[in-house]
Amino acid sequence: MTRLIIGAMVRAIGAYPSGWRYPGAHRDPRNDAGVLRLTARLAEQARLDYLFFGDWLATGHDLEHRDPYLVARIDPLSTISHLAAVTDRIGLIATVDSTYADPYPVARATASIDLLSGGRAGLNLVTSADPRAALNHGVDFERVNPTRYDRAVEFEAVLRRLWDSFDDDAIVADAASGRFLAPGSLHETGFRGEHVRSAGPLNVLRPVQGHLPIVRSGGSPRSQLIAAQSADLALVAANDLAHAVSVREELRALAFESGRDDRTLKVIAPVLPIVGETRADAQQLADELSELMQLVEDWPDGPPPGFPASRSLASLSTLVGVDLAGRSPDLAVTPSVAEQFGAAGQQLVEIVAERTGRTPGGTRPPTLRHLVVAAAVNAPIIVGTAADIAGEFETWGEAGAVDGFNVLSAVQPSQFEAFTSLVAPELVRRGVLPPAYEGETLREHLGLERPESSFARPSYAGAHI
Ligand SMILES: Cc1cc2nc3c(=O)[nH]c(=O)nc-3n(C[C@H](O)[C@H](O)[C@H](O)COP(=O)(O)O)c2cc1C
Repeated sequence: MTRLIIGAMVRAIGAYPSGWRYPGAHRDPRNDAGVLRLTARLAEQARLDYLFFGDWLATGHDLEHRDPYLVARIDPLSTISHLAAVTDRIGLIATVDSTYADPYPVARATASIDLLSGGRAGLNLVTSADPRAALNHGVDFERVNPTRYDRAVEFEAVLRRLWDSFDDDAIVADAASGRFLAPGSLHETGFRGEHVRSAGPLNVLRPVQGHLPIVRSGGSPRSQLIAAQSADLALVAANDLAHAVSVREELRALAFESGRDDRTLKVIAPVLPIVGETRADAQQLADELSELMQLVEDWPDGPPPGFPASRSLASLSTLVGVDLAGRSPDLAVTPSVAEQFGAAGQQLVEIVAERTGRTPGGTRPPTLRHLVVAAAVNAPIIVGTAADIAGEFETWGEAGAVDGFNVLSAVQPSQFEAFTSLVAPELVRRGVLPPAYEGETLREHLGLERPESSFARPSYAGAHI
């Protein structure tokens, strides 16, 4: 029995590119608020540790087919402050891009949401590299992009310093003496970095959690080092179990080398379960979602601008080593067709069989479309029953591949309902999730200690007197 951290990575219109087209799916972002509230209620009833909201500081027609959930969405800090008011126990993590944000208002908003939610807020700090985000913020991409990691490090340091502005016991509010604030309990920030500066102090009390848990994501050596040095959660995209084991080992070794207790760095992998009451039901859904994916060939006059080139028979041809130009995407892949494929093609056939139950020699053979989709949808998909999915989670936990998962939902809200009503109880039954919340704060859900204020350290003791 391995206790895992289980959060939900929420994409209001679903995380599978064609999920919004599925019958009954939520597909109109004008109604996102209701879906977000429903998701939060379901997650809390299922005792998930947190809800996680990613972000992207730009939009455009190119996202319509690639990442439709990014086209129009509610800002993450606004989302979590709203959800804080309609939930009681679950953690709420919002993404902020440190390349374009100012640390003072971010420290202020996040400390405020932590206080409003009773210590349930968390912060995912990212450094995106989309030139449109720079244009949206009126800054020169060529100037900010090379230093985005250096700024990210300073940004986190100044946030922590601003959150420590007030001592935990700063407010005495002693009506008898007329003393509101304890003497020496408010500290200048005085942060002068190369990229960010703030005099401080922050005009919001120290967060309930001391410092909000900080999440970092990314795969490059620099972003991994930043995560290892000071993040609480590292969100890593792992290709398979063996890869996840090595990434987690590497991150923990880097954390240890940087002088911290490496057990305080929790490594979390995103996962997209496709859940059914039976395995056949789950495979049927995976199959239907593949069929709802459009390919370049489905647009007789050419695909719309920005349509992903990877969703094409040309791309599949390169991968499988057979020229498929001019074929119909719905051509059945028979054993004689599959035999011509190289190793990558054979692997795709196996992935499709596992996800959809379709086999080249079977009564329902896969089509070229199924293979294109399996190659082009770059998500860690597991298809099956609650027992299949919980079993896979346990296997990863026991192998030391992860400390937990960020669960994506292919179709909203039905697949999130399926996860919370079928998989979460199975995780509880296996002891992977506790049956009820044990702690109050997000830190407690994650098994993390509350940090002392940097001003409470012995080197600062003199400053209080
Ligand atoms: C699982 C995962 C989720 C991510 N979510 C976001 C996000 O919501 N917004 C964003 O700007 N970047 C996101 N990123 C990108 C990273 O935060 C990071 O800024 C970027 O990958 C730079 O890291 P790199 O050095 O690995 O390229 C995500 C990365 C991963 C692996």
